[in-house]
Amino acid sequence: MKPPVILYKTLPDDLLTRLESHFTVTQLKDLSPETIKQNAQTFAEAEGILGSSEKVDKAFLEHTPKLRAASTVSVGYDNFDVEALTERQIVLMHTPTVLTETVADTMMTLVLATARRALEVAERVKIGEWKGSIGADWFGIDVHHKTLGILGMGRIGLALAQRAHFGFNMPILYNARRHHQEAEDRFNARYCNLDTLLAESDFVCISLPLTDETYHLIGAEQLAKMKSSAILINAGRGPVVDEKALIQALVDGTIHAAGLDVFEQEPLPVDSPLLSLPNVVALPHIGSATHETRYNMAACAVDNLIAALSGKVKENCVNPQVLK
Ligand SMILES: NC(=O)c1ccc[n+]([C@@H]2O[C@H](COP(=O)([O-])OP(=O)(O)OC[C@H]3O[C@@H](n4cnc5c(N)ncnc54)[C@H](O)[C@@H]3O)[C@@H](O)[C@H]2O)c1
Ligand SMILES: O=C(O)[C@H](O)CO
Repeated sequence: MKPPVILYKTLPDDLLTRLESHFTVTQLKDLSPETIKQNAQTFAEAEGILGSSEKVDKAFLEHTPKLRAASTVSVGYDNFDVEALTERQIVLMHTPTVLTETVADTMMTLVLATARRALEVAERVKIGEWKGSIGADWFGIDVHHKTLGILGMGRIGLALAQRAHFGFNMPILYNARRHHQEAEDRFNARYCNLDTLLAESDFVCISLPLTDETYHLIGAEQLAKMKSSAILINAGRGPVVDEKALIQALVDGTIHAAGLDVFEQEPLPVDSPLLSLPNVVALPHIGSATHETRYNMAACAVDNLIAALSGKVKENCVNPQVLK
């Protein structure tokens, strides 16, 4: 008999077929308490789950006594209680690498869009305000040769450094828990402490995961250390930045602008003050959202679940200690 698994995300047909060739698949819309209540037996029998953007915590695990593997269609896994999964010997799989370049492209999009005010002035054109030669009140600021600071020099941080160094001749600063030799050798990146990075960067770019350590890493105190001409880019996770403090800093002119792909609450509430600030570019968490990359992430997640439930994991495991 094929192991029963729960799929809580829509997959392209060919990938669903691949999943079904290995498992008995039950497709559900989410992992909410209501869905669990309506499908208690399915959760009680499930040996695997595959999907994204749902909380998998201790309370959830109580409903899945036979669970052996969880496969998330994302690289970030902050919505999983990794400790609880590990305690239960449940393998957690994620999708790094396949999305790295696309997310770095998104970050560069935010750098360019905020600095050149692309969305704001395009909107002015659309509403008929372009009636003659534009004046300084439509100007942006340069990106090339400016200093780009990276918080989170991992896979995505490195791909961003590559773009900034080769594409835009930008000096790169980074703060990390240790020196990153490849970033220093290939992109001339300079390691510095957080305060120096904040003080010297024209763009402070966040590609950090959300952890206890990174929660609200950037608050009022840190924003005050940035140049008033600097721009904050966040494509890591919303709660890495204290959003209230950021709004205040943008209103007060403590910093120049912000380009955000992630927020403390997603979807961003329509009444968020961020949406009425002209110096904010807010994207709906589209870091990896291209047809190609989302397909590759889904394919990776399917392969990950197959590997995890057949004891053949070679890569992409968040808690490899359970494999021993
Ligand atoms: N916006 C999006 O759609 C999107 C897409 C993909 C990933 N992400 C986010 O980006 C994150 C990074 O992805 P990645 O593939 O580059 O992961 P990664 O693990 O390769 O890189 C993360 C880096 O952050 C560093 N780090 C962690 N905690 C730190 C701390 N306290 N201080 C300094 N450095 C610290 C790690 O050492 C690592 O180098 C993901 O965890 C996810 O939250 C967002
Ligand atoms: O972590 C990731 O892969 C992205 O944020 C998509 O959720």
